[in-house]
Amino acid sequence: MDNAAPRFSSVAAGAALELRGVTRLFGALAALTDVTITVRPGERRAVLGSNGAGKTTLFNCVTGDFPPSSGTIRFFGEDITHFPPYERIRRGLRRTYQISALFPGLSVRDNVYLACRGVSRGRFSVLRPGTNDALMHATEALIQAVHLTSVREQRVAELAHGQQRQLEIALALAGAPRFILFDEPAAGLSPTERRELIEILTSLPAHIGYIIIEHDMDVALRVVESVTMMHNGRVFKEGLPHEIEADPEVQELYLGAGHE
Ligand SMILES: Nc1ncnc2c1ncn2[C@@H]1O[C@H](COP(=O)(O)OP(=O)(O)OP(=O)(O)O)[C@@H](O)[C@H]1O
Repeated sequence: MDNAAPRFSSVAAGAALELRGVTRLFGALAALTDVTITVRPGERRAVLGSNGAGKTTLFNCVTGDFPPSSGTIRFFGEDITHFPPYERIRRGLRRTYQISALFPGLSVRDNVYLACRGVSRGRFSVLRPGTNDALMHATEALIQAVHLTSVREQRVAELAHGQQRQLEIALALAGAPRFILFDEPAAGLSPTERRELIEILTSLPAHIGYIIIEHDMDVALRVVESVTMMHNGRVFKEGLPHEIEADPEVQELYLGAGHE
């Protein structure tokens, strides 16, 4: 990234995602306070911070699971602050969860097929072979994108943990997303599975931006171009991966605190 460019500017023009002054209260507790973050189209951003920093609440505000108490959220210029979650999904916003949302008794292919079908909003039908072919084609492409072709007929319950996480990424990719929120995709992965995850994330189409919450700095800093560090519900620092990694305050607050 060009250091001279306005990297983390407050200029909203053309932003994929813009949070402005977002606060989220739970009773007397402020889980987020006055959070302003701007992410450009295609930008990949890590959100780091210790437990309770407000990372998951940030995702919940963006997806509409827990709307902000105040502040605004814009998605590709449109004010979505008060939209229900499905309206955000319709506009190309996706999310993965820490807790699996897969169908364990179905095959990899059927899970992806159902996700593609679900987001196609009735445009595809099993009674119309032409359109169903397109759906099958999309299914195979997504399975390939997450490196699961060799296990596509296997039931999800038989997959390794890392393969299940890869499948979750395939589901998030269904229906031409423009922006994805990844919630700790490396959690519980082996070193080999982590390398595979890095490969998958860095190979995603360039127009798809994302925010990744990830405690594993080795993964997070390799798959993003910018980092937002949070602390106590506020944006504490923003920077390039190498700047954040070398920042003494970040090390004191996060890395030096014995974080995984
Ligand atoms: N539904 C809720 N009801 C009440 N308090 C909540 C709720 N969700 C989050 N909080 C509180 O808001 C604060 C921020 O929590 P959040 O889960 O967003 O942090 P986090 O950075 O994602 O932490 P972790 O890394 O542990 O997942 C915490 O003090 C948490 O207890």
